[in-house]
Amino acid sequence: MKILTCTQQKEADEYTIAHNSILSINLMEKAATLLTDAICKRWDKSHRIVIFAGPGNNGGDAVAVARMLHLKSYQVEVFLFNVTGKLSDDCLTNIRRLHECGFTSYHEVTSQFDAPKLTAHDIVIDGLFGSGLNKPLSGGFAAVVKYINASAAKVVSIDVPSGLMGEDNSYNIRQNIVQADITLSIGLPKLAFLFPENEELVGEWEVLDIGISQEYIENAETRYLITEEKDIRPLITPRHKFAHKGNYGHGLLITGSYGMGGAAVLSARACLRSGVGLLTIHTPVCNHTLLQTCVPEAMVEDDVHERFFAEPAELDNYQAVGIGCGLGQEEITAQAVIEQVRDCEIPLVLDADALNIFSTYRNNLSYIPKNTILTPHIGELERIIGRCSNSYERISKAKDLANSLQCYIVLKGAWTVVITPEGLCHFNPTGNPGMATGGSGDVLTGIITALLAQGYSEEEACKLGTYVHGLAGDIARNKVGEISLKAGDIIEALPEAWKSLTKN
Ligand SMILES: NC(=O)C1=CN([C@@H]2O[C@H](COP(=O)(O)OP(=O)(O)OC[C@H]3O[C@@H](n4cnc5c(N)ncnc54)[C@H](OP(=O)(O)O)[C@@H]3O)[C@@H](O)[C@H]2O)[C@@H](O)CC1
Ligand SMILES: Nc1ncnc2c1ncn2[C@@H]1O[C@H](COP(=O)(O)OP(=O)(O)O)[C@@H](O)[C@H]1O
Ligand SMILES: [K+]
Repeated sequence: MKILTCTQQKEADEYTIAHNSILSINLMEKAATLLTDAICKRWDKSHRIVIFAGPGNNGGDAVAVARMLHLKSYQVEVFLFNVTGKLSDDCLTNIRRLHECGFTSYHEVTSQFDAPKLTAHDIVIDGLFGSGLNKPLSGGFAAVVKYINASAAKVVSIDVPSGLMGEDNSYNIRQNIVQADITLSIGLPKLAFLFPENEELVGEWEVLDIGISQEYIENAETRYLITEEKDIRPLITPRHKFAHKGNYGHGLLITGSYGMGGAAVLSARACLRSGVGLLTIHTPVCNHTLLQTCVPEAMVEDDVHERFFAEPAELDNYQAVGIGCGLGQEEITAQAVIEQVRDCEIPLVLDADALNIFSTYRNNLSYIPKNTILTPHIGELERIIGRCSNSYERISKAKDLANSLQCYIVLKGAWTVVITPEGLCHFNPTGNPGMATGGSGDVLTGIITALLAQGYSEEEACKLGTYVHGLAGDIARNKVGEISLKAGDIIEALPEAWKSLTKN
């Protein structure tokens, strides 16, 4: 699913009106009908609905919703802010329609706003500003936002929380943005919804499909996409009847150190559950027995060192290598990692300590071969690119890094984003907060390494790997709940995740 900018969303509305023989006012009526349904589904008529409408089409939506709720016998009150004396045509039409159905609780605010007292039982509909916001809110509008945020009422924002820009909020004023409990987004989701710092502004969100022109969406250029199951399923190659293990690659995981043998176990088990033909684990001597016992399907190659990775492995016999889980950052390990990476000519995944080592030895970043997959969480990424003050800045800098190294970056978290060397950002929708627990990332490295070994391209391995990892996490959550979920549960759920993605 594409994510469009607010400017494109406006163009999409105009294109739909021009090419799909629908009048602008009727598109708004469609939006208002869906908004009303979503509100009625959640709240019954015992709640007073207080609607704040702005001067543009976001306000037009809100006034249309007021009429529909009124006709359903909800108790509705409308405050329309008309401080410049300039209302959009569709907003004016909806004000007229509201009056025509005998509605009387309508207040037009031109200068002085006598704010109603809001209670916890009231529902506020925020239709002040949507995708037409062109600068941060200030003055009277900022005061209205602060008053809404200070109230105990539940807040439903139409399209976007008023004051929030759809993409970049680096220069926005946070206190002057509505804090919604629910955002009902019209058409497509906005990029800003996927950023952790906006969670308390956007609340729970839902997209309402008003029938925006598919033709426009298909042709619209965007760097931001949300991966869907329908994008993932066709990527999976079915196994042939006469297949043998040699067809599915030999993967190598360079993982584990003294005290972190568990990372090796987790990544190896996940790798084996994701279809790799053969797996070898290169690990310090101290982990030999652990791995032979816990992961009997894998071969174990001992490093020369008792406790740490110290000498690069020979890569001739492998189709992919994953380096970094639980390696530690001893000096001897750092040198071995850098040498291993520099000389690597097969598909490569770098995770955890391998990334930390490159952030310490930054001059060696250029040794990372083209097309390598880097799988940092925010902390690991910022050790490389520097501290960022918001997600938009972080993603922009990560795109620059992916471009300069010609690598793939899998920036992990809720809405893990796969960034390609060309700067496309694929957001992954699966996964849940139960996965915020030690070892979850090791599982992902194992999965991606398995996919690379099987011959999936880097982009496919990143998208498919993050999707199935999150899906397994969601299946595990259904079984054990978010609080009890541990990394091993994600591995145990991998068979069901893979099965669900391959069944007809
Ligand atoms: N038929 C359709 O097209 C459909 C549209 N839809 C709905 O329309 C919404 C977009 O409507 P929109 O384009 O009219 O923009 P909107 O967000 O209402 O704001 C524009 C107004 O705000 C003003 N303004 C801006 N920034 C400001 C600021 N900081 N402080 C103060 N004022 C500020 C700006 O004034 P200006 O700066 O232009 O003088 C202008 O008056 C979209 O989110 C969706 O809800 C859906 O119903 C689907 C069908
Ligand atoms: N709130 C969340 N929602 C979805 N996925 C999450 C969430 N928190 C963590 N995850 C996933 O769990 C994994 C955690 O990885 P990481 O932080 O590297 O853990 P570790 O280093 O302990 O293995 C990532 O794949 C991340 O996307
Ligand atoms: K709004």
